[in-house]
Amino acid sequence: MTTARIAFIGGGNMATSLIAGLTADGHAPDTIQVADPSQERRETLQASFGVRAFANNAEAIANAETLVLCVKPQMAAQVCTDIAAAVTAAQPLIISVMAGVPEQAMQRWFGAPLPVVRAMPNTPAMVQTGAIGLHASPEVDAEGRNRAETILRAAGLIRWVEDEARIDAVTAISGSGPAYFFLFMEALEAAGIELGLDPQTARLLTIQTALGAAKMAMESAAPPSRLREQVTSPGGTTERALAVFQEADLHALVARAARAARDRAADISQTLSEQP
Ligand SMILES: NC(=O)C1=CN([C@@H]2O[C@H](COP(=O)(O)OP(=O)(O)OC[C@H]3O[C@@H](n4cnc5c(N)ncnc54)[C@H](OP(=O)(O)O)[C@@H]3O)[C@@H](O)[C@H]2O)C=CC1
Ligand SMILES: O=C(O)[C@@H]1CCC=N1
Repeated sequence: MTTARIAFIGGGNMATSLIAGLTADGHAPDTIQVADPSQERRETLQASFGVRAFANNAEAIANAETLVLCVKPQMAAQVCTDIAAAVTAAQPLIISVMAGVPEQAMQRWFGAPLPVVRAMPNTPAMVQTGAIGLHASPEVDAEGRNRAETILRAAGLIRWVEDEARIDAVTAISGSGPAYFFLFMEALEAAGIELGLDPQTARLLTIQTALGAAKMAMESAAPPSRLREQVTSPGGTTERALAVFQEADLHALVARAARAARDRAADISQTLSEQP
């Protein structure tokens, strides 16, 4: 495992997930530096992972070989402009997890065509079961791609996309995706309670069913449609339930939701591209 020095800017949910994956994967904690304005967060990160935490972004960046940008997209312009001098001095590989922030916008704020990898992880990265889309700017060489892969693979499954715009599609499917599955779990749990199950039983049966279905889908050679058919006995209970979903045109509804998420990511990109 590489011991290259990595700096995280923003020590919130996503940075914590990625740092958890890296340290679990054997990356030396003293080569990880994280900057965050909150003292409480810095202390938590230090205590949980043994990483070095800074209040000052530029201090965390000094000598970094890889810089991981983990602040909210709304903060991107301000943060990148503020750290531009430190970044151009260190010349790191940039990895950005910020939804909707285009590679060219970051290069413009840094004032240099630095190599940028856009990564779109998701919160299951917290349990090293993330699904992560990656795109590299033309400035990223083979070593940079390998380094990005090593860092992100510690958080879960990775897939490269060749067109930067496809990162918005990744955001709509796997970036936001955990929320869709959690929503479905909330609904199924509530339905169980309505049908008379005690709340704890309804929750556990729902979660275990989601886990079992995901594990089967991952491990089976058959597509999810075939696995669904295996559950659906002719004239049985599942058939009745699926007919209700079909009546509501679940496929069209999911497609609409994913398009809405994709369009929101594209809107953020458009706004940031127009920003000085
Ligand atoms: N959450 C998710 O499911 C996913 C998020 N992402 C992306 O990850 C990025 C981070 O999201 P997430 O971790 O959820 O957000 P969080 O709010 O949890 O983390 C952002 C952190 O950055 C800190 N921060 C604010 N300003 C600065 C600054 N000037 N310098 C350094 N740090 C600063 C914040 O501190 P404070 O809270 O005190 O402001 C906070 O601790 C976003 O761009 C998002 O698009 C990508 C995929 C999935
Ligand atoms: O909702 C969001 O904007 C972020 C990006 C993907 C998941 N959460």
